[in-house]
Amino acid sequence: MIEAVGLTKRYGDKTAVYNLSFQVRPGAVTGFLGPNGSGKSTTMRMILGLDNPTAGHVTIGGYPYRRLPNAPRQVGALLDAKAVHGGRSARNHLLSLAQLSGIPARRVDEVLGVVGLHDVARRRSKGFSLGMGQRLGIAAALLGDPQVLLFDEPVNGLDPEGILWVRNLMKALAAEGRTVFVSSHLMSEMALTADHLIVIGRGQLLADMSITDFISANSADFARVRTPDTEPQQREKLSSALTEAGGHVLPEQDGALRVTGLPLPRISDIAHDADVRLWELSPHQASLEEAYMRMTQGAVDYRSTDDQKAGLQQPLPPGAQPPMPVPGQGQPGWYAPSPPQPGGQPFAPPQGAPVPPPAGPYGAPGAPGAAPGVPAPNPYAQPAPQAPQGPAPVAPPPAAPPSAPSSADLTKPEDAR
Ligand SMILES: Nc1ncnc2c1ncn2[C@@H]1O[C@H](COP(=O)(O)OP(=O)(O)OP(=O)(O)O)[C@@H](O)[C@H]1O
Repeated sequence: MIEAVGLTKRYGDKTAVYNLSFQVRPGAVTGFLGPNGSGKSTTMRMILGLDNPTAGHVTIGGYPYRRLPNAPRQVGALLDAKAVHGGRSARNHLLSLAQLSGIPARRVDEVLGVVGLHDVARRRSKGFSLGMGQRLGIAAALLGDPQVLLFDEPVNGLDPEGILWVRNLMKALAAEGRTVFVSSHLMSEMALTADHLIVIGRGQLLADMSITDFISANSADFARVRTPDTEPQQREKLSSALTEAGGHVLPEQDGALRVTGLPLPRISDIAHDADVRLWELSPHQASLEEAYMRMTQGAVDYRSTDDQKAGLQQPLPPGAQPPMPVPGQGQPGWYAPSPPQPGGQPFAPPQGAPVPPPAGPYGAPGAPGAAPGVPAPNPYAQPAPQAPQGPAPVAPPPAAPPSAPSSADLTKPEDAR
């Protein structure tokens, strides 16, 4: 078992992890989630004795990593798949790790087989793809057949077959009674792999609970209701009746209605009373991704803005409407560099487009407004708080709300502190 108590790490003014307490238990896959920069890697480094906590402590099986007898045989970790001597072959890399820990050479060949790298075992790792590097990192973690395993983003760069393999590997390791602690940003994958979740935001604990509890605590269930497509008036009638009964009704893209605030049997009764036929009435629960977005929306440090592409679009004459994007062909009149054509100019404007007047590097007049290809707004995203005052959002029990330190308000973006 991994146990962190009051774990805190400061780098100068930056508090990367604050007062983190949690346990990672054997026999389960525990997912470690948090937005970029929330302190996941820092926490893993402290667990592995690669960084010293500023305050608090973390133990594995009751010992700090550095005092753990024969640590490489007890704990395996993949932190950074690129941390490999590129001039060594995969086999020699593993062999050197094995020799340092008194692990027999035949185990190297075993793990090369387990991760599917036996055919390239004698190739230098600097020629490896991202996914091959991940596999080599996983092989290194498995080398000592450890009871405790930590993986930081193990599926990064893996193809679908590799992702499935990692999922099954994690589950199998946990089923053997091992402690498996794995960070990932791939929510759909985490939903399929993890049994338990630890979620952090800006270095603080946001949730420590089973994946099922996490989803039900952080999601709003809703009902999908569909009336016959051929009779739009039925849909309107039902929508009014549901709203009158206190339900909240939103249209879905496919013509169905998303209803919250009314139980399914009540929706059915209302439809019956209104003499509206139903083609669908189904309960829905949010995905892990939706629940995660809801929980962490106040603890995200790095948010994207819409790309206004200032200075890159052809200015429109006064009163003219922007041209409609053509599916598969992009936006007419668009001056972003097109991919180099064989024998052609690398940055030629689209054929037939008028050549814009020369301008300074940033001087071309831009057409603000939404540009083609800009994704639809994230339905779960909230506007970034201007100056957040309250503590980071905290899930219902058992996660205790951590209090922010007075000297460094962790609820504010780093720059604002
Ligand atoms: N050695 C360091 N010196 C200074 N600041 C650091 C150092 N290591 C991490 N940090 C800072 O600590 C914070 C947490 O970083 P960390 O890498 O632990 O986050 P993370 O959750 O793993 O992020 P990601 O999901 O992007 O990998 C970040 O703001 C990072 O810039």
